Amino acid sequence: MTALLAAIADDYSGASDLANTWRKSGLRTVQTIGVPADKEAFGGIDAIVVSLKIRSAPVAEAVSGALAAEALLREIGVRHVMYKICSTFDSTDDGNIGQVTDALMERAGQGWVFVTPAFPETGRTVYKGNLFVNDVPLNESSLRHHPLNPMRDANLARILAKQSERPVRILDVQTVAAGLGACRGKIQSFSDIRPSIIADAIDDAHLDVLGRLAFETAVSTGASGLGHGLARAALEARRSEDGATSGLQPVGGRAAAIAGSCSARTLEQIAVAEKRMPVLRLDPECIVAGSGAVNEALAFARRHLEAGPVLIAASASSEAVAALQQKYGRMETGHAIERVLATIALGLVNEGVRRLVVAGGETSGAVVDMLGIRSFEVGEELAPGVPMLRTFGQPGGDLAMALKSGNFGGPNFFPEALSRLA
Ligand SMILES: Nc1ncnc2c1ncn2[C@@H]1O[C@H](COP(=O)(O)OP(=O)(O)OP(=O)(O)O)[C@@H](O)[C@H]1O
Ligand SMILES: O=C(O)[C@@H](O)C(=O)CO
Repeated sequence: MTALLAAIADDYSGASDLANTWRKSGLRTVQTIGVPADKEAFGGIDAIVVSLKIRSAPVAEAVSGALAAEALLREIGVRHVMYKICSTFDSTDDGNIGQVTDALMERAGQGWVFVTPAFPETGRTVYKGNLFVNDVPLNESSLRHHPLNPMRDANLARILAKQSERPVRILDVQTVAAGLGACRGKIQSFSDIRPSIIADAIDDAHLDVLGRLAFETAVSTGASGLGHGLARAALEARRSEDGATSGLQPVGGRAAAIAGSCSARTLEQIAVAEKRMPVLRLDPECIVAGSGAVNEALAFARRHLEAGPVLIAASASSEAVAALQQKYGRMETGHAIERVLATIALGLVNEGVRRLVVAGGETSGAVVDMLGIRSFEVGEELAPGVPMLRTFGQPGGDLAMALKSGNFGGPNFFPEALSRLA
């Protein structure tokens, strides 16, 4: 049986988030790291999420990576491919949401494409083309301080227009609420201009409508909310009950967490973890200056791992991040910290860590690449948008992992996730 749905995710924890949504919807789901080498390996799988690390990559690299993944997914026979972006529309004026969406739409020869980051379950709603995060406009949320892509505008049409060659139109929530017929009529009225359509959605019922419409096309761009709608449409199309999934095999071994996200939520989670488990806050200045952070972290881990899980964090407040970036440059700082955290992860695995939680999308990408992981089976949900993952065929033994998007999870996420990863 051919997979029903696939996605190309612009970062690894975002991929995990969508894989979690699809698994919960009843789709047997695999998350691959990079474009899978073996297209025959997906027998019995309903949905494939290809994780790329292209959110902050140069445009040409992002577009060519996405097109290569899309080509492979079509060879496998997948009917609909969603470009999985962040529910907070993480991007800059330079890209890459617009350019990748344009390229996928062009390749599919499609007349219009949905773009919607709405994910109501985690408080992301789109109204009249404006993105809200837990009731405040995007630019008033903590995302305005994001280290790599500070979000200073909530108007998605305006943001997308800076990244895209296509005209941008809005499908407003009143039309979406009126159902499929009303949406089709409105989309038809745009048909002469082949637009990207920012689709409003403030609850899951809206995403069911959008998912059904998107599933009639070959590509869409969205977050887990649209993913949820697509899954319902795909399962309906198959009219099958065979989505039952079983739990992941436990891996055992030591447990640790690594945090590179500086989101308000991750900072809160680190503060809570400090009361419950050993936490090492690395000095970001030392990391960027290249002086001894890896050794310090591994020595800390050796002291504590025997007794239970540890957390190692580079995360800092937006003021501290800004000061460091001013000194060393935004991307240089981010990538230097990612490299060090990934090296620490590898060291932890060499110390016997088999259960590993990583906070932050870029950070997750760096860690997973450093560990040479090629694919994960997706297990139960740890928190909305964060599933358990288990590598398969990992040289040296499989790992149980969670790749947590920066803003996801409750305050007690780290201790809870580490105790639930088996
Ligand atoms: N103290 C720090 N100062 C400056 N940059 C930092 C610091 N700590 C981490 N970083 C960088 O901040 C960036 C955080 O991005 P990352 O994608 O990992 O988290 P996030 O954006 O919160 O998560 P998500 O993408 O899942 O929402 C990384 O490049 C990381 O290396
Ligand atoms: O969609 C989301 O919010 C997450 O999956 C993510 O990509 C955060 O960076």
